[in-house]
Amino acid sequence: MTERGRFITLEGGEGVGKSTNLALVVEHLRACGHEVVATREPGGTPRAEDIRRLLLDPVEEEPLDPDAELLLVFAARAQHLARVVKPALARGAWVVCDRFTDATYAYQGGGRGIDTARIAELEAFVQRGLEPDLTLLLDMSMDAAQRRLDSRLEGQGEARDRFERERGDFFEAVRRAYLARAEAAPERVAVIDAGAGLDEVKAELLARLDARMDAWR
Ligand SMILES: Nc1ncnc2c1ncn2[C@@H]1O[C@H](COP(=O)(O)OP(=O)(O)O)[C@@H](O)[C@H]1O
Ligand SMILES: Cc1cn([C@H]2C[C@H](O)[C@@H](COP(=O)(O)OP(=O)(O)O)O2)c(=O)[nH]c1=O
Repeated sequence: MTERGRFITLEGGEGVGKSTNLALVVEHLRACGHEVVATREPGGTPRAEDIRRLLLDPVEEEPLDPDAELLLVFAARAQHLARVVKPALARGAWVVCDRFTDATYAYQGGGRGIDTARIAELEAFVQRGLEPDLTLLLDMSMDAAQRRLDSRLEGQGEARDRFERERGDFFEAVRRAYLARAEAAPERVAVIDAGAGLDEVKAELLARLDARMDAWR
């Protein structure tokens, strides 16, 4: 029987460098000889990407109800797990995902104030025990992350999505919720100081990844 692949997630607030570092993790795992599937949430399949658009589109005439937002996040996740993540893990591929359920605890739990027990119920229903083998949490002060994000958005002439329009206290709550998740599961979540320069962040990320890969051997 093929050995199940590993499931690695990258987490953190807006502008902490997830996309930049995801590429590095993927490259490293491929160099180690693994088949790697790089994906993201919300999204990762055509239909789940449709749901992502519903979540990110700032339609001002009709605010999205927080419960509807939570259910859409998990609807996209169910589709992504069924079509991409589970088949990949079953054939022995490693899956590297830009955000997963820790983001739901952080954004819908911390940011929107939804009771974590309700999130946990949906998590159990949709994931049936599947959780990441390793989560790399990029953590930095929200002010500094906001500055990085501003320069990226300006550079690319991009408009802010529905989450990027939130205020500072929302992002502080997101950060606290992420750190609480890491504290509750230190064996799964590695917290990385994302406020350092890119070379330092990369070195720490790879060191944490290699340490975990050694432990899996
Ligand atoms: N450690 C770092 N130091 C300085 N700038 C960084 C660092 N990591 C990423 N950046 C820059 O910050 C911006 C946001 O990074 P990005 O990877 O798009 O973040 P995210 O995917 O978390 O929103 C990009 O312009 C990127 O080049
Ligand atoms: C996976 C997930 C993402 N989100 C939000 C966080 C992000 O603002 C948004 C899109 O994710 P992403 O594209 O990763 O954000 P960015 O690259 O701008 O940092 O979706 C949730 O609110 N809940 C979730 O469960």
